Amino acid sequence: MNQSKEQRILNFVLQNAVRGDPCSVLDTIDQYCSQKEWAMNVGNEKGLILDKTVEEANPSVALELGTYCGYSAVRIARVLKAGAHLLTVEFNPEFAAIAKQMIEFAGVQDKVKLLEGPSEEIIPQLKKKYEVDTVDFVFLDHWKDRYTPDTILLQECNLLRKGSVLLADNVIVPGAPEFLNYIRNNPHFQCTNYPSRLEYMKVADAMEKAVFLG
Ligand SMILES: Nc1ncnc2c1ncn2[C@@H]1O[C@H](/C=C/CNC(=O)c2cc([N+](=O)[O-])cc(O)c2O)[C@@H](O)[C@H]1O
Ligand SMILES: [Mg+2]
Repeated sequence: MNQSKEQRILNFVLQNAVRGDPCSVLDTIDQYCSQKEWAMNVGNEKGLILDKTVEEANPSVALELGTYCGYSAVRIARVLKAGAHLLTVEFNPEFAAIAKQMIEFAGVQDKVKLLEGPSEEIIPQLKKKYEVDTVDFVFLDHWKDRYTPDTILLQECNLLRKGSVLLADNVIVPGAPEFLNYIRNNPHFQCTNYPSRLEYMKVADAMEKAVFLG
């Protein structure tokens, strides 16, 4: 059976990036996806917004919804302080397997826990099964129609605390209009929009930051 695009991306990293060097892994994925095959990694331009938002939030516990190939998991893990960790959720077993290898090759496996399964099932398990109290930072980058239900679920499960930071990718392309409407009209969140461009394209996109006010 011929390889998947995600397998080709991983192979290109294994053959061209420097093992244990997260920046080299990110640059190699960006090189492949801008020159050979487009893929839905957050990319280097929106990646800088992600970096700054994570650094500002300075989380002890970070959560990512939608691991895909692990690009943003590596990106987030490489800027986490000592002792901090990222929980990343992915329900496609093939993508989870790719991401696991990507995270290990980058050398950030000690900071990342990959949880395989649907976010709607995993989020309610975070407190009891994964010993999470609250999450300090959440990166939403999974199916766009899941952003709102999962944000509501995080609140229902008491996983947000005053100051928890949500960052949502793709609020222009593919778009998350119903999430923007929900979060911008919700008095419990303080929102900021960060215009950027779609990964590897000259198309406008944006990220939305929402700080939980308690
Ligand atoms: N409920 C759930 N629980 C766990 N994992 C889940 C999940 N829903 C989706 N996923 C996973 O999250 C990723 C989906 C991303 C959708 N992004 C996108 O569709 C996307 C599209 C474009 N685009 O078309 O230009 C650009 C982008 O940056 C994008 O993120 C996939 O790896 C998928 O398996
Ligand atoms: Mg995205």
